[in-house]
Amino acid sequence: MTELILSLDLCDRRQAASIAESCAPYIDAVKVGYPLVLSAGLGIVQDLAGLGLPLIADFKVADIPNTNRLICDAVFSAGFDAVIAHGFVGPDAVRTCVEVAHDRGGAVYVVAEMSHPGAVEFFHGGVAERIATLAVNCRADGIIAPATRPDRIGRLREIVGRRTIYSPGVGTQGGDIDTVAGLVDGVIVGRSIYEAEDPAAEAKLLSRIRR
Ligand SMILES: O=C1C[C@H](C(=O)O)N([C@@H]2O[C@H](COP(=O)(O)O)[C@@H](O)[C@H]2O)C(=O)N1
Repeated sequence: MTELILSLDLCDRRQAASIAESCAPYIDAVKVGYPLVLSAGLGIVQDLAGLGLPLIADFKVADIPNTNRLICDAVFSAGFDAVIAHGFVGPDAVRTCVEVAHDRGGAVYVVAEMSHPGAVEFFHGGVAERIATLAVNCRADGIIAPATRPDRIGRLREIVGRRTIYSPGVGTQGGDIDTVAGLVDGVIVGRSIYEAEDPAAEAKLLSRIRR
């Protein structure tokens, strides 16, 4: 089964909570990033807690080990279930995120390759493979890989094996959900759902990947 993860990149607390609630029957998790948290505050986590869905903190954690520790402590204290961190910061910094997460019963997903056009310049030539390898060596729970480049998902799957691959970039960014769904453990969808005329109907339609 491939998970459908709603990326709640809205800046209005009530609207975000309302859309998440309407989509809840059709999704497996909610990803919350800086746009919503900086606009609505961490209280949004309590608003969403009632949905009974895992909450992923997309804070792209990318600092020195001590600061990563402080961030991840705050993430899990706020009630999140998982955190997304960057891998280019090196093994000590990533390992710190993993240690905190696993101590708190949470998960860490490491960004191995990003989905936007400019990512090619940095993540290709072996960089994404090195980051995916680092994620495995640091005992991260999985990686983030681009739905806009299914071939790259295949290459990164060779490295991470059965660990989780969550993939953003379908719909608005050009990735095709049906092409990607069979390659990954979860597809992250934002604008295609929350900007739809009827977000719940769109989430229901896309939930076909969960079968
Ligand atoms: O490479 C990455 C990393 C990052 C992530 O998921 O970590 N995301 C996030 O996934 C969501 C896609 O949104 P939409 O395009 O469906 O509206 C947004 O929250 C992005 O910040 C990517 O889009 N690509």
